[in-house]
Amino acid sequence: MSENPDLTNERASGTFETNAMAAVIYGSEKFAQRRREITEAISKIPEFQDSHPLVFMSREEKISEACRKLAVLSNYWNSLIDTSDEEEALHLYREVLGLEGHPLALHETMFIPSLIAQASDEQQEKWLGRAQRREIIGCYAQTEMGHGTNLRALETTATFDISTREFILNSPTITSLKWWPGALGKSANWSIVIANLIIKEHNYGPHPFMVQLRDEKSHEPLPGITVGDIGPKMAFNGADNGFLGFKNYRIPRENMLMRHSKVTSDGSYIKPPHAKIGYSSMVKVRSRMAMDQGLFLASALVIAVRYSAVRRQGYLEDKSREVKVLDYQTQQHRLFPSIARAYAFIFCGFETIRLYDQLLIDVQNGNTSGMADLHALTSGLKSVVTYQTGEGIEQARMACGGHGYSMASYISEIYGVAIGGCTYEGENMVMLLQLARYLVKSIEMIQNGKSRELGPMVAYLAENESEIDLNLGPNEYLKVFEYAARNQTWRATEKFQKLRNSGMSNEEAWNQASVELTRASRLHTRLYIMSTFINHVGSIVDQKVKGVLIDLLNVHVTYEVMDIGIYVQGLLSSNQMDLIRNQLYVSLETIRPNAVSLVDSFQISDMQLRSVLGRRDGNVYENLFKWAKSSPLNKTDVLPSVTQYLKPMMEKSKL
Ligand SMILES: CCCCCCCCCCCCCCCCCCCCCCC/C=C/C(=O)SCCNC(=O)CCNC(=O)[C@H](O)C(C)(C)COP(=O)(O)OP(=O)(O)OC[C@H]1O[C@@H](n2cnc3c(N)ncnc32)[C@H](O)[C@@H]1OP(=O)(O)O
Ligand SMILES: Cc1cc2nc3c(=O)[nH]c(=O)nc-3n(C[C@H](O)[C@H](O)[C@H](O)COP(=O)(O)OP(=O)(O)OC[C@H]3O[C@@H](n4cnc5c(N)ncnc54)[C@H](O)[C@@H]3O)c2cc1C
Repeated sequence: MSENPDLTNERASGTFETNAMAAVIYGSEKFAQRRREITEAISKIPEFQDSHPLVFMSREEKISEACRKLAVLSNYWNSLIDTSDEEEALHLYREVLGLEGHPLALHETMFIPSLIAQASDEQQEKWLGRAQRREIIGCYAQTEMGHGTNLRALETTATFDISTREFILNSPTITSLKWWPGALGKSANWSIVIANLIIKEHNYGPHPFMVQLRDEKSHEPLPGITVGDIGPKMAFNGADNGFLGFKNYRIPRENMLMRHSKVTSDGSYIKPPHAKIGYSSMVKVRSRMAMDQGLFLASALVIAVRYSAVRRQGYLEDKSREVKVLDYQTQQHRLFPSIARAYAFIFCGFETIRLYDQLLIDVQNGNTSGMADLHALTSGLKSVVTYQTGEGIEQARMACGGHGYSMASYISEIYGVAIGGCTYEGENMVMLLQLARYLVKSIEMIQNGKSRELGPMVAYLAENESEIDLNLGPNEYLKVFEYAARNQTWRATEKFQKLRNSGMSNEEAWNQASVELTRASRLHTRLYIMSTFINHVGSIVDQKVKGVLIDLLNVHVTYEVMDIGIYVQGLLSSNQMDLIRNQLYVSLETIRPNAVSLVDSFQISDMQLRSVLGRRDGNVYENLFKWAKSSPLNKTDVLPSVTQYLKPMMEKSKL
């Protein structure tokens, strides 16, 4: 079937090459090209297709389908991608397995990275190759039923037995059961387990241990281990998140990951070079999240924008033909600022991934000085990006009207998986408060006359902007954001300090200032996102692409400033706010002809999108009917439930 002419026209009105834009989105022409090649190669392998739509499958079927594809994938892995390239591997996973999770998701995202960051050279020699060849499947078991956020209160113990030189693992209470780790329930046979290290009755706090959970031949749990699946979740049901308990389970001393902290055979403890070095796997995932969430948001927008260009409803001036709903200003206001955010998140994602890779090298060379900065940055970024991604996806769903609510749109599934990110890798409020600690410390440095020692990301806190040029360009908007973030950070810090000085304990003062502190963290992070977007656009060479991205940036800066209006009342007059509002409406109109091309440029395949509404060819209605007919409920005209219950009920009512 040929392409829907409404989409053909949209594509013809685009002012730039989508391949050139993809090269900007994905960091290089080479990688953008590799993505297309991988997608093309996969489309020719029939075993990679879903055996039937995932949304009609039970959990067992989804997990089995994922495992089937992983097995097929293992035959093609080396021929499809450069296996040393994490981005290529991730693209392959996204294409083939989609976003509902699978039994290797944690193996790749946390188990292997933990071995790389935390295992000594000898330990890597022993386990890393096996993990990379997938001879073993691993997961990351940290969270317990009773504690996820407060790692210091974890209850699982690893007690060193000097006589045998082993650690004895125990789960002393119900609440100490590991709870949530992905792939733990049924798939993994090994795990990195975070447990309190106890030597001679002294508790050294949480440390990582390499623990075999299941027999490598029979896959049966080993004696001393209780393990299983925690049941269905809001989404992510292709993954078997699990529970795990230990009863006097012994592992050799050599199974504590010892790149940084060590326990010698006589039971001596050697401290790591930085107290939080064991948290690096979390920082690794957080540093990926802006990218991954940006792609979730992008997926929902591809669906909503394409559908809005083929969906006709109501009239504007021309009463002879209904308009595309994408022509309504409200629809544009709903969708275009999110397109800008998706671009901005992906640009930030590349930046934080690069920073993590650099930090890993630095730490391996004994330099831990960058840890606090990256922890603060990624804590704030994961919180803001996951929240705004959730908001954007939900708006995209509503922008698709009734069909958006159908699983045929697939947007609810994207939403369910994406908003999990508000919780995993540190609950958002908690992580905003981690960033707030860093911001408060920065203010205290300024108060103590040490402004010059501030890092580049917080130097603006020491500046003093009180007027803004009316002729607003992106850099002036940045100044507006700096003003808002600076003001809020000072106000929140002063509130905290005042409470503390009034005699309140540090903790209580912090708690009573915490809403204001989280607001400061959000503004600081949104400033970082905007500044990264501006810098990125500034570096683009292709003038057509750059032109469109400047238009998109204008949507971004005007929308974001309007969104924080309450924080800039002292800086901007109501006339200036009106001016910005009008600039936003003009920017929406300017970007309109490029809307479809901007989402096409994400180059997310139909196979990955799994959306009837978001099909690249725009042939929505005939496929929606086909999709509905494939519902298992339509296999028969008369359901057994009708025969068994409704018919007798109706018959009885007739009497
Ligand atoms: C061949 C190549 C293959 C590779 C390819 C890869 C393929 C991948 C395939 C995947 C497919 C992708 C498809 C996508 C589809 C699916 C997407 C979904 C994926 C789902 C995965 C979910 C995984 C989830 C995992 C988890 O959730 S794991 C558990 C996470 N848990 C947490 O995050 C807990 C949060 N809590 C904490 O981090 C801490 O407790 C705390 C930081 C809140 C507090 O810690 P603590 O009490 O110890 O400290 P204090 O608050 O007192 O602070 C003291 C000071 O320490 C500083 N600090 C804290 N942390 C750090 C740190 N990390 N670094 C540096 N400094 C740190 C504080 O700042 C304090 O400093 P100060 O005293 O100066 O103020
Ligand atoms: C899809 C998914 C996958 C996951 N995968 C894994 C995995 O592979 N491995 C693993 O180990 N874990 C995993 N987890 C667990 C996850 O990391 C934790 O659920 C998460 O860190 C939040 O911790 P919690 O559940 O203890 O929340 P809680 O801390 O109980 O949060 C409840 C509420 O308390 C608030 N709160 C808590 N502490 C504070 C504080 N100090 N100040 C202010 N407010 C506070 C929070 O903001 C929140 O509103 C996963 C979770 C999900 C949803």
